[in-house]
This record gives sequence, C-alpha cells and structure tokens, in this order.
Amino acid sequence: MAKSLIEINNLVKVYGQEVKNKVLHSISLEIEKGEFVAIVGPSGSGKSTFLNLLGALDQATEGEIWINNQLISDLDDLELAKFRNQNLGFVFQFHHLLPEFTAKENVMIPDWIEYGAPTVDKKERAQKLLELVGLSDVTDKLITKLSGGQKQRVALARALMNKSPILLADEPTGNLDTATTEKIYNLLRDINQQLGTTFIIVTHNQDIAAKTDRIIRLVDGQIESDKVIEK
Ligand SMILES: Nc1ncnc2c1ncn2[C@@H]1O[C@H](COP(=O)(O)OP(=O)(O)OP(=O)(O)O)[C@@H](O)[C@H]1O
Repeated sequence: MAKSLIEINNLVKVYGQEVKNKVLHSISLEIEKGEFVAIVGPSGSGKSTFLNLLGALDQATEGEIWINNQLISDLDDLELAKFRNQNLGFVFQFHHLLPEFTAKENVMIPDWIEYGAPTVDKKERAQKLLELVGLSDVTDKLITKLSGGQKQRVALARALMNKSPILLADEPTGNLDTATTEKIYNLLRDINQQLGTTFIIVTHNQDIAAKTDRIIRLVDGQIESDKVIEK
C-alpha cells in the first residue's frame, strides 16, 4: 500500500530488444495530492518517457508505480483504460484531437465514451471550459480550422473535462506566445488551487518551472535534483 497519491519505486525503462537503451535508471519519488510539479532536464533525458509511464501509456521495464493506492501494473488493459479515465488527465504536445469534430465535441468526447451521450450539464461544462481557455468564439469550429495554439487550448479544456485528480502535461505551452503561456499557466494554477488537482508538467520553459512548487530535474534518466521552490 502506498502512502502518497503517487509513489514510484525503482522505475527502469529500457527501449530496444537487441540493442538496449536504458532511458530511465531506477527512479524513485513520491508526489502528494495537490502538488504542482515541473519535470525539467535536457533533451533526451527521459522526461516524456517518464510521463508516459506515469500515465500508464507505456510499460515500465522494472519498478513500481502506485497511483491512488493502485499498483498500475496489476491492471489489465480494460481496467487500465477505466483507471486512466477516472484518475488521469493528459495534455500532450501532439494533442490527439479528432479532426472531423468541433472544438466542443472534442472536449466532450472522452466523457461521451465513458458515460454516453452528453447531458445538458456536460455540454454547459464543456462550453465553460472553452470560455475559460479563451476559445468561446471557436467552440463550434472544426479542429482543422484552428491554429496550433487554439488546438493546444482545446486539449487543455478536454483534459479538464472529467475533473481528474491528476493532470499530466507534456509541454502544455510548447509553441504558444508568452502572453498565452502566462494565461494558461495561471489557469492551471487556479485549477490546482480550487480543485486540489495534482499537476505534473514537463517543460523546457524556465519561467513556468520557476512558478511551480517543486522542480524535479532529470539528467541521463536519473533524478539530478528535486527541489521545493521557496515562495
Ligand atoms: N519509443 C521509443 N523507442 C526507442 N527509444 C525511445 C523511444 N522514446 C524515446 N526514446 C529514447 O529515449 C530517450 C529519452 O527520450 P524522451 O523523449 O523521454 O526524452 P525527453 O527528455 O522527453 O526529451 P525532449 O526534451 O527532447 O522531449 C531518448 O534517447 C530517445 O531517443
């Protein structure tokens, strides 16, 4: 049984069968409910790999990941899909939005799949989230008609739709301008403070990292430092 919301013990990831590439070397750490954490480090240090394992999108070679007292390697595919839906929200660089649907439909789709056709309440929530991320004027536009930054904000609204206790973000403001980056960051912070959502954000943006509560720095697949930010 784990004590923290997230507990990671001796996590190892090796890619490749014949030529083995050890990308994560025995990572152990704990993250408590409500923490706002940045994962930083040079390109290739294993940040995305780590986030993918944490999100149960890929399997660890060795080690344990406990989330909400559940050892995730114990779950079969079906259980894992359900677990992900209930516990984890994702905002990734490649948004995985569905091009043939509108912004609003994309925000509602995960919930739709899980719980069936959206109720009036759900539709209103999707609308509110899109307003929150500054997209009230494009809610009914097809994804293909939106800019990169707008798509990123749709992905964020979608991740917030099911009120997941944990939100994993890989460069959520990666190709956005400074003003939009600041706005999205403030939004994540508000959600963190209001709902107690735990955020784990991979970022190259030092300004964003400096505004989190804790910075975990990976170098060559190992934790080089793990610092709480003094406010
Ligand atoms: N699916 C994969 N198959 C094989 N090797 C991979 C795979 N994904 C990542 N790697 C390798 O693992 C290492 C770590 O990659 P990862 O994407 O986790 O780093 P990162 O810190 O997120 O980098 P960046 O900041 O550039 O996004 C790299 O050497 C990469 O080439």
